[in-house]
Amino acid sequence: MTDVFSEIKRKLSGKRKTIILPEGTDLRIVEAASRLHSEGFVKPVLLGDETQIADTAKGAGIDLMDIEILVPEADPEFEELCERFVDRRNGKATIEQARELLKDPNTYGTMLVYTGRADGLVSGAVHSTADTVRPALQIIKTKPNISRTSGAFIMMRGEERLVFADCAITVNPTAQELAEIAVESAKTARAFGIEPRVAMLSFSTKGSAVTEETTKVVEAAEIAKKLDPELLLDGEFQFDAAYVPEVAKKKAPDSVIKGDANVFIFPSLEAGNIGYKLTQRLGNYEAIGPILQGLNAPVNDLSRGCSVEDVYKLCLITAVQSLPDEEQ
Ligand SMILES: CC(C)(COP(=O)(O)OP(=O)(O)OC[C@H]1O[C@@H](n2cnc3c(N)ncnc32)[C@H](O)[C@@H]1OP(=O)(O)O)[C@@H](O)C(=O)NCCC(=O)NCCS
Ligand SMILES: CC(=O)OP(=O)(O)O
Repeated sequence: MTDVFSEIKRKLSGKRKTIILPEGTDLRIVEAASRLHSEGFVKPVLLGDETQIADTAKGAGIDLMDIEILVPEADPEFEELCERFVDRRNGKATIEQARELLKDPNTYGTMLVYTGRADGLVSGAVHSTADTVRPALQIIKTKPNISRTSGAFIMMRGEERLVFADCAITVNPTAQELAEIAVESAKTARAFGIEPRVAMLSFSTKGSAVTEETTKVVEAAEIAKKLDPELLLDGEFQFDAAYVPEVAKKKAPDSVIKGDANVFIFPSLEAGNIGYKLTQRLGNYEAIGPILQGLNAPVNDLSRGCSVEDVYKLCLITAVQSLPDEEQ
């Protein structure tokens, strides 16, 4: 399989997309920014106090070179950004509230993406998911026809590439929302060179249990098939029936998914978030994400447990998401 990140760099070559890093004083962010800046595929912009960022870099022997650093309140366009925020919130924020809210680097950074001064944003190494994504949900918003954003992980081990979703956003999705998550996750898989075979997960396989929870997943599979009739998708499955061919033969012999699924849609955020962390930490898979799906512009979250490598890779992914569809 072509190395995913070589392919991403090929797509980004000569584009130098601007990615905002609101957590500019965190050492992992500074290290990743320095690597991105040197390579030149992405232009990283750090937010935060200049002296603190310089001290963080110096303490670790990192050369900041001419990486751009922005301080929200010192931005000559701060007031204009506050006015644009008030317009976008359409009655949900006053100018006084905007001036306070935009001091927050995630909100200010998201406004830079919304107003086109930047191409994408990556945060969450320090902030919780809720604090990272709320400005994006309020300002960037979802694409037409997409009711909810969701967070997918690319799980990588050796040559294997899997997609897990939703591991980040919607606590208890409805059947309709689960179906949308499945269709969007299949698109994410394709963007990473994975031909999607989607399994809607549950604690039951093809009616082995019938409860409110399993019925929701069965309904979600039916809706998803209508949303994208070409998609290879089925459910409900337990994980073993979706992933292990020998188990699939016993539990779901008539399914189009023959124990060979590579996109896994979890029935709830509890299952998705626990599932990806188990796979990452016990199964030694690399977990890239959560990649937010369905937004009008790319804003991506990190886990607070992320490494420098995770920050670096998510920035490259964010940059590629900002390319027009035909170049992605
Ligand atoms: C994502 C999350 C923060 C949104 O919750 P919230 O801030 O209470 O959101 P609200 O219901 O107040 O909605 C805020 C705005 O976001 C929008 N929104 C909320 N969830 C959304 C979603 N999944 N997709 C798109 N928009 C969404 C709302 O429509 C609202 O927009 P508006 O203000 O323009 O009307 C919340 O669902 C959450 O905490 N999820 C869990 C995150 C988490 O901890 N994950 C585990 C670690 S990765
Ligand atoms: C994605 C995720 O679980 O984020 P965190 O570990 O920061 O809560």
